Amino acid sequence: MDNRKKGLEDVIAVETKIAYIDGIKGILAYRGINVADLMDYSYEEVSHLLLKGYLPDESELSDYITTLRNERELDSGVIDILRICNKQADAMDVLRTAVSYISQYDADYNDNSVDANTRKAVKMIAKFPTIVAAFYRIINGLEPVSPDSELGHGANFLYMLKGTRPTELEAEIMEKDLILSAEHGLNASTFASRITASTLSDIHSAIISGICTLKGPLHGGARLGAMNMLDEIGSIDNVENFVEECIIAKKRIAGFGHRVYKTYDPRARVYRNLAKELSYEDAENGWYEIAERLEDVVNREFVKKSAKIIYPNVDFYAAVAYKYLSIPAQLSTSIFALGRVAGWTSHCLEQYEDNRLIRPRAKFIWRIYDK
Ligand SMILES: CC(=O)SCCNC(=O)CCNC(=O)[C@H](O)C(C)(C)COP(=O)(O)OP(=O)(O)OC[C@H]1O[C@@H](n2cnc3c(N)ncnc32)[C@H](O)[C@@H]1OP(=O)(O)O
Ligand SMILES: O=C([O-])CC(=O)C(=O)O
Repeated sequence: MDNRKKGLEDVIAVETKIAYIDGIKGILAYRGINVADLMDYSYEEVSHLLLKGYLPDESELSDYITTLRNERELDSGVIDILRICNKQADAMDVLRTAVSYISQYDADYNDNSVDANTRKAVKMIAKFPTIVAAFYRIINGLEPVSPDSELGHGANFLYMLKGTRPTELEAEIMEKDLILSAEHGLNASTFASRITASTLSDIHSAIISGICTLKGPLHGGARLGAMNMLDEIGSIDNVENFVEECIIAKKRIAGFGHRVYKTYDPRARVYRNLAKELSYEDAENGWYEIAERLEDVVNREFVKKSAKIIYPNVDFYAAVAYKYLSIPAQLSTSIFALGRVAGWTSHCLEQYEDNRLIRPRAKFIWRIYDK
């Protein structure tokens, strides 16, 4: 019997307690809490929720924050590695390299116990922003900025990137961006991480699998694609032509469409409001207006073409928000990874907890050698 589903669409491969997604109703919940209701929490609280299964109380949060903030700093070996990376490289490739280096010097190297894996997870959550920010400073001929332990996760990232403290609105948007990016069930990169973990390989290797998979343009790489697309469109007057050309050339529109959501991605709704808020502060740059028009035209044209709406996904309005925050496109997908590392590591811990090797079958369709 051929029960193959191309792209494993709708196949249930694992059980999880981490995220609930209803693609028809447009619901996403982390550990039972609707993602929209998590917007007033910090990324530190949300990463604790994902990793440990519950929101921390005051004293647990204080301990967790202390651990995370103490782990932000990079040792000089990592900075040396960042200095020899290709300055033109996408930050995802640099992140992958840095994690590989860090893994070899981890105090728990070769220890695959739950405690050691939890410690490694927290260290990766803490260090990812420092890696991306330091790489950005280095390629711009600047010295890396040390983390500021007084600042929250998102604000500290912007501070290390730009060397000045962000405004309250910028800090709030970055924090929410990291929360919205943190987790999404068995998406391709999380699946890749879980497959690696299921071989009982180490958690750093599993996270590198996740980074490599998130980078693709059909997944988190669409954030880069959407930023480049906004630049290419450039003005509201070019939107109609752009969409028409995409349809003629059968080119995918970055940041639109989703395997699971048959309605508006609930995260895109939040991002859209955030981007709108940013646009009030910066009336000169019309990114929000371009984005809104693009959404309308894509809706109209795809309904005409295939009687189906193609909705924006998490990457589209994230890219618009990044334009307002002057985030360089080269960093855009890696910033997604700064958020998603909490989801990846939580899934790895869940996989190790009740592991069975993930090993599906392929149907052989060529010919059998029979001597
Ligand atoms: C964080 C994330 O990973 S969110 C997703 C990020 N990726 C993107 O934004 C890239 C653009 N989007 C896409 O390529 C797709 O929507 C995917 C890969 C995300 C999901 O795709 P799937 O569920 O596999 O749908 P599939 O690729 O089968 O497409 C179904 C139909 O919709 C069309 N379609 C889907 N998305 C788009 C899009 N963004 N632009 C144009 N057409 C699209 C396809 O061309 C196809 O049309 P056809 O049936 O006439 O050939
Ligand atoms: O779930 C997916 O396929 C992609 C996605 O939205 C994510 O990883 O955030």
